[in-house]
Amino acid sequence: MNALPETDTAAAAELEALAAEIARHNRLYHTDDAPEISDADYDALVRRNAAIEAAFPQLVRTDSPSAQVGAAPAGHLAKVRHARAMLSLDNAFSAEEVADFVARVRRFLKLPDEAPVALTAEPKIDGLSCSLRYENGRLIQALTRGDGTTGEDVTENVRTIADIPQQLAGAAPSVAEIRGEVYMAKDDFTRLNARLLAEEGETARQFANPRNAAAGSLRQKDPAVTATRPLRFLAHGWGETSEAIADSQFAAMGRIADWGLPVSDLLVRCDTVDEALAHYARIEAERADLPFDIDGVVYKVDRFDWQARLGTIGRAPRWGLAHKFPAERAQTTLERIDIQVGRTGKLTPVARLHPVTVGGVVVTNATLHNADEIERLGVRPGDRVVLQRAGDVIPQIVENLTRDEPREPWTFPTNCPECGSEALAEEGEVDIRCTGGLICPAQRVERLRHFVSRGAMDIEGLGAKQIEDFFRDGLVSSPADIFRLTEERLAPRKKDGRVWAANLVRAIEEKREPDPVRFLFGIGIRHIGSITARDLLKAFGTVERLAEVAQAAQEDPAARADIESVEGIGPAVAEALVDFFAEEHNRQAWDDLLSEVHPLPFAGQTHASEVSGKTVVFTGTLETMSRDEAKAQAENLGARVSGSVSAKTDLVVAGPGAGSKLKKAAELGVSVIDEAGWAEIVAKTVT
Ligand SMILES: NC(=O)c1ccc[n+]([C@@H]2O[C@H](COP(=O)([O-])OP(=O)(O)OC[C@H]3O[C@@H](n4cnc5c(N)ncnc54)[C@H](O)[C@@H]3O)[C@@H](O)[C@H]2O)c1
Ligand SMILES: [Zn+2]
Repeated sequence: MNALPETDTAAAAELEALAAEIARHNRLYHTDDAPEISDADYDALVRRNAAIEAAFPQLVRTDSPSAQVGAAPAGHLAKVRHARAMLSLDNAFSAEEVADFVARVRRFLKLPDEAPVALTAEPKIDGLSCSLRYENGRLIQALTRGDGTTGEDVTENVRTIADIPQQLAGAAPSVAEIRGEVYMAKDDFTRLNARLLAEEGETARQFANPRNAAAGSLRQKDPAVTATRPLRFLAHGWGETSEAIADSQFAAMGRIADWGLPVSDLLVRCDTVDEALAHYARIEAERADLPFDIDGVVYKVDRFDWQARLGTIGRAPRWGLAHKFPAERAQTTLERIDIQVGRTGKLTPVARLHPVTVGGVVVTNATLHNADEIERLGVRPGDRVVLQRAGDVIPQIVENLTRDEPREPWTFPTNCPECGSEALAEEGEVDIRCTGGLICPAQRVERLRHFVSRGAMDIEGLGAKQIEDFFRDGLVSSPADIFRLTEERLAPRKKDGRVWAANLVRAIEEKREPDPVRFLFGIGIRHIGSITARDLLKAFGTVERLAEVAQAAQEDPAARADIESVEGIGPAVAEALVDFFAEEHNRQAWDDLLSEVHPLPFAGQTHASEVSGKTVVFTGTLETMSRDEAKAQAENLGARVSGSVSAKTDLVVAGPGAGSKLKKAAELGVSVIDEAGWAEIVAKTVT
């Protein structure tokens, strides 16, 4: 937390701002059922307010948020005063705070330090509280909490909830107000959102979480709408009663259950704080598997005479406490590990989780990063895991609670789930990649973009955006398809598209006999940039010959040695090349492409240019191309690209925002050009 304000003026100003801000969030959450911030962020504001009030007690405002419950009712429902106030609960976030609570109770009641204080403990259901008034056993009124003093009349709406009896069973006091939580089960929440979407289409209202769905469904003007919403109820207390219903909290809840109202089966009576904390741990472990959302455990002093003496302070009873779960953490079951294939072929494992609400958001997936991470956590489907969500970051698994259970370890797949090609990790790398390059659907768009990029085939009028559109519309799914595009198929894509189609087809035709270096570079084999592509072609002469040797190298060590002995080629390049051609799908795509295009034989230094053999540095923002493309262009022109400016640098290409490198170039007298100047050099070069 930030340091507390130092002066009265600063403290008063911050308290004023916090009062307004918290009031706004109360309204959004309680009245509009549309919160804008997470519960954890809200709780942080409340705690900040309380800390300043504790340090500056003379500045506590009459409208202090610490004295308020919920938000005043507003809108269409009738407002009714409660016979007895409906309060909130104080929060605790740690075991120490729970122990402090019991110590406070003892001090207040003047009990000896070690005197036993029995507590009830039960889940804190994340719904909205509702007070049900029964007179002579019949349900006559139901009110929401509102601001604690005045609630909204939801009697007719509540009559549609099957859990709530119209008539109490057995002998009940003539007046009995039963209080509890109206909530929506997690499954029902998912189905409700799906149903709203199906019924109302894209603009359908979607609830953020079960709590919002329950509140929005109960507080309807028309009870017929509420009737279509799957609401449930769990009792956790009472309000006005014409006679005492029991002498302890636990016994009273037993009577309420006997009258036919649902009471949590996780309600227990604990004799010590340790017992209560053990029950908290048990509920936390079961949290994800409970049919409804909970955000903590509620403890109440069991003895009713003590509750009466303890009374209330501010907005909450002294005899009750909400022990909240850490907002950003939850336990759940890992159901499955799926593999996602990225655009560069990287296989990323994703944990599919039993849904759990963390900080108001339902979480079903978490990233597992890579095989090393899976091994570190030792996770397998069926394990219980601790999940952490920080801010808006994708949730992560931080701990495996059942890693010691004997179960088979999960093994990383050896094939790409998208295309079936072999998936491999390279020497010394953790990432596992699909080798299906050209045919892997997950990688296709990226590959196509690379194939037509300026450093590769460079087809006029066929840029990244265009090729993406063609891919999306099913016109082009492999490089070979580009050469099968016809004017007839293209023209209807644009208004008056004939000229455009004719020009594009002509530009494509011009590349039917491409430069072999650009062609090979365009295939996008890992580690084969344009310099490497040139080195390979210089050695093997044609792309066909290169493919032959690479295929032979799978079994023939001599062929492999031929590749590795090419100047400038290391084992990583050789490996990538051999792997590429070892993949049946890649060979098919390659053959298909070569039935359409006929790369020229290598003809020496095809790219003689004014920068051949020179060292170029790119700096600042490039506006018409990516760094990778600029680099590929430079390499195509026979230049070396370096990351830093030194005495060896021949040329600096600087875009906007260039800083220290530009300065260095000036100091060293290195010539500097802009992006347009670079484009001219590229354009001048015959390909
Ligand atoms: N995100 C936001 O903008 C926003 C705004 C306002 C409030 N909130 C959330 O609401 C909380 C404050 O609301 P609050 O005043 O209702 O307090 P609370 O929800 O922390 O606790 C009190 C309520 O818990 C409920 N409850 C559930 N199970 C219970 C049980 N077994 N026994 C007794 N009560 C039980 C009752 O309805 C009771 O009124 C905040 O801590 C925050 O989580 C969020
Ligand atoms: Zn694949």
